[in-house]
Amino acid sequence: MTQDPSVTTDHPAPLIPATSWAIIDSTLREGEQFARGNFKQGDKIEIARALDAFGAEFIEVTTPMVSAQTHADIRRLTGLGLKAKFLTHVRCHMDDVQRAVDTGVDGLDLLFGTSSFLREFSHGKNIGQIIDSAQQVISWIKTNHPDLQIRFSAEDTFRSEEADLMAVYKAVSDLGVHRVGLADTVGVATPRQVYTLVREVRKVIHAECGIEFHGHNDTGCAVSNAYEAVEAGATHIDTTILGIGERNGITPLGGFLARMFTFDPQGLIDKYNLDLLPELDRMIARMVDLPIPWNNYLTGEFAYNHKAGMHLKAIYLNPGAYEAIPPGVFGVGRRIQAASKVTGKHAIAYKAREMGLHYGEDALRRVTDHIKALAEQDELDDAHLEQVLREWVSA
Ligand SMILES: CC(=O)SCCNC(=O)CCNC(=O)[C@H](O)C(C)(C)COP(=O)(O)OP(=O)(O)OC[C@H]1O[C@@H](n2cnc3c(N)ncnc32)[C@H](O)[C@@H]1OP(=O)(O)O
Ligand SMILES: O=C(O)CCC(=O)C(=O)O
Ligand SMILES: [Mg+2]
Repeated sequence: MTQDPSVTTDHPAPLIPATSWAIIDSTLREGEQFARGNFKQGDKIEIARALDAFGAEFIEVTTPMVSAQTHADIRRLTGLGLKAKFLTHVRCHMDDVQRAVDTGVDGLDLLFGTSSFLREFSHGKNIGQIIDSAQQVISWIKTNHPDLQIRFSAEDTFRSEEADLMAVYKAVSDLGVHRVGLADTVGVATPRQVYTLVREVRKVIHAECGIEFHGHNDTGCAVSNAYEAVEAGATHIDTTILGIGERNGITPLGGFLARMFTFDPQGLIDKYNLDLLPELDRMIARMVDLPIPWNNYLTGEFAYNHKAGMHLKAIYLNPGAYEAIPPGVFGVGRRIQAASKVTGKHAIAYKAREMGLHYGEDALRRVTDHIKALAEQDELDDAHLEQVLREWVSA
């Protein structure tokens, strides 16, 4: 297939323009909380450069409170002169913030748990005390480091009381934060809940205040929840490469981009170097010493494998018949698996034509049935298929 008629950037006005949201990639923060995320300074530099080359707008890094080494690593990263903006993820506490402001980052991502779980078992503060801490910390940053972006997130948002959330978000918005964060910390939110809550939050914060969404994947909704957040007006989405993070992780960069591509292909092509995605996924798979999942969005080994006869007939005419997203845009190829028991005569005829072989209608039916029968008995690979097609002609 030399031409790919499914590749078209000739779309009407996008339903959700790619200019309405930005990525905060947290591979260097949430990703460090993954079971096998233990990045050394060299790894961090490689990840940051790769994300920057890809076009990620923001890179979130771990708090400098972790260790002197982490503090030094952040300083090294912010000194690289990358285009992406660095954010560090810190508790809403003066010690953390004072340590963070000399790391060279562009902004601080503050958080405070607002659910009863976290108020009781994590930090022991009530909502009034959380707002008081936020006031102290945010006012100090704004007075002493007015150039820093400030985000305030209510950790475990979706198990928090709505009235508490609205009080906190309104208070921090009035204090002048640049973004508020909604975090589905245990991956329990449904897409509808995310949509509804983002809309509600929008009503209590200032118009210029952004909304960030961070979604865990415990119940398999991380991508759909991120999408619903954007649809409801969220401006920033947290991702990690391959979705690595605490437990089974968060919204994967590739999965989120796949979702958003369908609404504004050209917008994504303009914003990101999409064909670098396979390199990003391979890099993290190497660093965490795990394979890229076979069914991974876009870059999994079989993400673009086509097998059934009915699919293959249409795929040969127009790959868009069975592909939502043209693989070439993301730097991956498709695989046509014509040698199987679920193949059909169109696939076999196409394969034969590629080899310069032609069959009449009867012969095509018979060779197709022969191939299906062979495949019923054993796996057939392409080499075997080609051998059968040649033998059949000369037989
Ligand atoms: C859902 C998330 O992913 S949230 C982000 C999680 N990220 C991290 O934990 C970053 C890595 N963490 C670390 O290196 C360490 O936990 C540190 C340096 C932050 C703190 O270490 P320690 O002082 O040893 O405390 P430890 O981790 O055991 O306990 C957490 C402390 O943070 C406090 N805390 C929790 N959330 C907050 C908050 N939002 N703001 C302020 N303090 C908080 C807890 O009350 C507890 O302090 P306490 O012992 O005075 O009660
Ligand atoms: O700061 C945030 O918004 C998210 C923190 C986090 O990782 C989580 O709640 O899962
Ligand atoms: Mg998280």
